[in-house]
Amino acid sequence: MTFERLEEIKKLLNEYNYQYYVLDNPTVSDQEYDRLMQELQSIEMAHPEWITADSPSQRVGGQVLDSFTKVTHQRMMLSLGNIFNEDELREFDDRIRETYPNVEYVCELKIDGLAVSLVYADGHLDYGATRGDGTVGEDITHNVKTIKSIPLTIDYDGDFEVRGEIYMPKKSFNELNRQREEAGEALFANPRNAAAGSVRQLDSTIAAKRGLDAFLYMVPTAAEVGCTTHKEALDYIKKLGFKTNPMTRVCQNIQEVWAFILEMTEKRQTLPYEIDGIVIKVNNLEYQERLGYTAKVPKWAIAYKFPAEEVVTKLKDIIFT
Ligand SMILES: NC(=O)c1c(N)nc(OC2CCCC2)nc1O[C@@H]1CCC[C@@H]1O
Repeated sequence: MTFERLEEIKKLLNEYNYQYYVLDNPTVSDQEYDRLMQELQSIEMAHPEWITADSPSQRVGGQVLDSFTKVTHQRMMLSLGNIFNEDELREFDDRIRETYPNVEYVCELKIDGLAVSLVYADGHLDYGATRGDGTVGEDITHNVKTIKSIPLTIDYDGDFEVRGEIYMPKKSFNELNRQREEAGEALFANPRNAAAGSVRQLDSTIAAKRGLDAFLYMVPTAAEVGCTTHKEALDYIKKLGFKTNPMTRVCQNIQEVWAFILEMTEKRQTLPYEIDGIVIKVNNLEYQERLGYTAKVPKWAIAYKFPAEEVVTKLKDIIFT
């Protein structure tokens, strides 16, 4: 009876997590969620041998490491070349269209967070790692598990890697700095620094309280799982239960890309998270493969960066770590 009840509660809580944190569409009250979590934790307290790595109770942290171990990425985690205006955007398009006259693009918001690689083995989260220098990153699995929109299990046998950006929503950032100001601690300068500082905590209980989130935007083995375009890869991971950004748009030509850039420049301040540009990617995966890379950046993707904002600093905003 109790073991079955434990399995039933885990299924319920993982489903509620998915609805609340991935779909942003909760179907139960916080009270009902908390009641179930309490029941789960009391059963696990009575039967610690029944605790599994994918139990929702693992989301609250509690693991304290004494140092970070290193992880070597199976495929390099690339960065992006930057462009800053419409002319440079046209040059990017001209260069690609020489080879692929019918190229279409996928435009994504450039989330201002830190890149993460999530590796699953037989449907369970095996580890999460920072980008590091692109080849070797830090194992931050204990903190990744506290990000409730990141699934601890997926319906996929074998090895599977997905990459994205961990970020701190503006609401979490403002609340964190309010608490730090009250405690007389140094403030974080921006959500990106706060997110980086949070995932670098050795004590995952701290990360669990930072209100971190993540958008996933890259499947290194997309072609191997039958996708022919980047958009299909994004739809594929969404079906697996990953959180992808809803503003992503397929553009048939560079005029549509520029229209998207202008539209997002307008909407930027209204978003619940910070972005520092727009990432434009060739949609066709075969074209990506053929266009290849330079030293560390793809030739098939570019980041349009917004002009630096008028930085109006109040005294307190410049007191930061
Ligand atoms: N920050 C982002 O929102 C973002 C994105 N939407 N898409 C990519 O695509 C990767 C895939 C190949 C090269 C870059 N990268 C992003 O951020 C990169 C990761 C590392 C440096 C940039 O922040």
